[in-house]
Amino acid sequence: MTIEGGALGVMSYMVRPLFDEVFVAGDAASVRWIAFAIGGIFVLRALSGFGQRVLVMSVGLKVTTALQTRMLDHLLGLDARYFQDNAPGQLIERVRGDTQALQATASAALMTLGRDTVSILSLIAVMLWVDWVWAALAFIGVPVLMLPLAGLQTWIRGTSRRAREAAGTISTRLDEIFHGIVSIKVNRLEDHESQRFGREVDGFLSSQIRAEAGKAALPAVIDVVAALGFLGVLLYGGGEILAGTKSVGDFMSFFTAMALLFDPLRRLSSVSGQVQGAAASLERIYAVMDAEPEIVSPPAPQPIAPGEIRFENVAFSYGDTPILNGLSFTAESGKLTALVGPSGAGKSTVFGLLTRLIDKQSGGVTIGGVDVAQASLQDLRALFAVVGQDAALFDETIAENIRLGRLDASETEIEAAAETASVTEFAARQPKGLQTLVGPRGSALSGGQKQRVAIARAVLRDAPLLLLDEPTSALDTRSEGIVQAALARLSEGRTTLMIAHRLSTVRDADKIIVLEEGRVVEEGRHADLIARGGAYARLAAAQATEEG
Ligand SMILES: Nc1ncnc2c1ncn2[C@@H]1O[C@H](COP(=O)(O)OP(=O)(O)OP(=O)(O)O)[C@@H](O)[C@H]1O
Repeated sequence: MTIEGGALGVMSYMVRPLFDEVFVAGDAASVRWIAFAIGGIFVLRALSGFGQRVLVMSVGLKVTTALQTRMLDHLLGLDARYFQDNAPGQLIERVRGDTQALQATASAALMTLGRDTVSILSLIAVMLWVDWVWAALAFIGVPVLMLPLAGLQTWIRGTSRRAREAAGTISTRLDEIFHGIVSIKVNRLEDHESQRFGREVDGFLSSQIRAEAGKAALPAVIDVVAALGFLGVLLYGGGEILAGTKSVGDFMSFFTAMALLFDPLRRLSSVSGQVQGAAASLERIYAVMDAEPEIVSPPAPQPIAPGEIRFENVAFSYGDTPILNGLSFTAESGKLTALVGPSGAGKSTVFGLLTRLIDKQSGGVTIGGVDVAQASLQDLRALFAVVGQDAALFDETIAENIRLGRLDASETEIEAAAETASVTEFAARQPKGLQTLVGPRGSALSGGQKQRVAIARAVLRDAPLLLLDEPTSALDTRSEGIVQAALARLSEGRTTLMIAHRLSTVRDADKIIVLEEGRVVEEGRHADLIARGGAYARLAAAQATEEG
């Protein structure tokens, strides 16, 4: 950096002997050493510049990727709620876009700051050494343009912040479009989505162009400073040379230093613009890193063991909207308990409270007599295997997806789980068997196949408490039969809580709990509830009409 920056100072310094001793005095012998010296300085500058760039870029890249990993680690520890409040695209843009913006600026700043500061100092030294009055004249425009420079910095930070937010909106939209591609096609929404995307891109464009214009204005301001400086020096210094008080060499040396000076100054000003843009990104990164989870393990966790699940007078609301209103029920150990009720009654909320994805406002949620809030999150969640409506498959092989149930499982255990969950039945028809790729989000598998992989995962997990959230709701009769049989094998002997829409799936449950508006309105076995002729019987009758 010092070599690179200092080279310009040395170069402009050498202009003076070149003119005064060589060209004006006619000393031909000096031409060669000056020519080689100048050439040598540039080669040295090239080598040191290359080394510096590689070093700065690789350090920048390492820091950025380390920051991305830290951000993800931090995000993984945040509450599930955080991911509902912050769209995936916004978060992706913060983890990737903002860290990259930061890196680009940090690298540019590191390279420019060191090198150009040394250049500027050495060049100013030459200018002062030649004539301090000329030097003062060269900077005549600086005070006038301080205010516009400061204003521009604020403008760049504001527009950059808006551009980053708009970039997040674009990423979110893309994420939604690609995940929702089937319904977009079926509903012929291609044009609608394309136009909506176009409008969002326009929003991004206008903010980004403003930010870039602000950044471009900074070096332009420096050019105005340069213009005023050159004007002053030429008018004043030119007169002195004509009068013979200064030599042509003095003037050329000063003029070279001044001409060279404004280039690094322009670069520094443009880096300061980029720094403002990066400051907007830094604020967004800090916003993620400053977010703290509310749902955490207690300071002195109690051991928790599988047992009876009990809700006692539990109240829960999302903001001001009450969801559960004094919910009380018991799911006995080793038995199958079904939760039924109309959509929005709060059935999934029960699962969220049990696994502490959300926390109750009042009442008690206990497992084997221990409040879930008293156990460590690790211990608590280790008790459960969950099979939900969404099988949550990853773009890996079937076997790898099953392995997510227990990462240290052997191939034999994976194969056994696949057998129990009837995965082998369809995997065997594929040339690669369990090594078949499932596609993004399991898109290469049917609904029933995805569910069976999710069940195999739960089998492998072998957790004592089983939470099933309508795993058969989207399946046809044949698939439903296979999945039901797999579920029956899975839930045997385990405390199972199952949410069901289709009452046909819960006929054999040991207990059925009917929820309405966040309260238990009825509970019992299927036959008893039908005989009672209450809420359950009405639900069953309504379904019979729908299906019939
Ligand atoms: N993240 C959330 N923010 C705000 N409200 C929510 C959120 N999640 C769920 N709700 C609301 O909570 C209520 C209960 O939802 P829940 O998912 O527990 O119902 P459910 O009985 O499982 O319904 P379904 O049978 O349709 O799945 C619903 O009215 C829903 O709108």
